[in-house]
Amino acid sequence: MALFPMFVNIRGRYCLVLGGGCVALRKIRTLLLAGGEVHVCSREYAPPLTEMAAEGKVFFEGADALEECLSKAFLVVCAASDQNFNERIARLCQSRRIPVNCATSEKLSTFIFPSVVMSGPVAVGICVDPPAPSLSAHIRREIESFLPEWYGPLGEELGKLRVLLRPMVASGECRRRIMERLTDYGLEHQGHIPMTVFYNFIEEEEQNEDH
Ligand SMILES: C[C@@]1(CC(=O)O)c2cc3[nH]c(cc4nc(cc5[nH]c(cc(n2)[C@H]1CCC(=O)O)[C@@](C)(CC(=O)O)[C@@H]5CCC(=O)O)C(CC(=O)O)=C4CCC(=O)O)c(CCC(=O)O)c3CC(=O)O
Ligand SMILES: NC(=O)C1=CN([C@@H]2O[C@H](COP(=O)(O)OP(=O)(O)OC[C@H]3O[C@@H](n4cnc5c(N)ncnc54)[C@H](O)[C@@H]3O)[C@@H](O)[C@H]2O)C=CC1
Repeated sequence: MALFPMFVNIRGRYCLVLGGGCVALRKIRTLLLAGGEVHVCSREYAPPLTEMAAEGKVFFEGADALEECLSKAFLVVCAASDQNFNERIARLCQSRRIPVNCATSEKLSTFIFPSVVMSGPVAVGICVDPPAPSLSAHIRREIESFLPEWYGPLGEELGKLRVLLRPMVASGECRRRIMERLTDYGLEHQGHIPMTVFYNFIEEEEQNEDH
């Protein structure tokens, strides 16, 4: 059976990653795209990670700080190549109810790390269960190839207009129709929605409502 795709807000939240190799790096990049504050604890670090730490994008932690890191962690990713180490920490997280992803054991993971497409405010997560990561990656590439770049800016624009609209129009049904028209307009015009169009739609839909 498929897993439940929960979308978690990790912005500014303490994400602890164990391991500093290729797998850790890939997962760290995804966590950073979603705004996570990434702390990494490993024996050695791949060169791109050392660069990222020098630029202040991630924070390295010594092994002696592990206990303290765990006490701060919002989520943990165990991605070291030492399977016993990953599993020991994953069990510890489970017992403390810290969400944990273990790259070497699906059974010890409370969440699976999905294949991710992110374009501005749009996030798509793909997961196949039982795991078939190469299929997840293939589906990700397919989605990327048909998702226009301007969906990101369109999503941002619609998100802002939706917040503006809420206090302006009392009827939920009317707001739904306006949002639907704005979405269609944005799709037809590759993302750009002038404010005059926004105000016109409000006026027209409020008039329809009155009749
Ligand atoms: C269960 C899961 C646990 C978790 O990490 O959450 C897991 C587990 C394992 N993966 C393994 C191998 C590979 N994983 C990848 C790639 C990805 N793996 C990812 C997720 C997951 N991998 C979770 C399941 C998600 C799902 O199925 O939907 C992705 C989607 C997300 C990410 O990691 O960023 C990312 C693609 C990102 C993208 O491109 O979009 C590749 C391909 C490559 O590297 O190019 C290979 C080599 C080919 C192969 O084996 O298929 C091994 C064996 C290790 C060994 O043999 O030593 C294990 C361990 C095991 O199965 O026990
Ligand atoms: N879930 C997934 O997406 C995938 C998982 N894997 C598994 O993930 C593991 C890691 O793979 P890679 O990053 O390619 O390996 P790698 O060899 O490039 O990196 C391993 C990292 O773990 C660190 N490490 C090892 N033992 C440690 C310990 N006891 N304490 C702290 N740090 C330790 C090393 O210093 C190194 O930075 C492998 O065991 C592999 O089987 C592999 C492919 C995909």
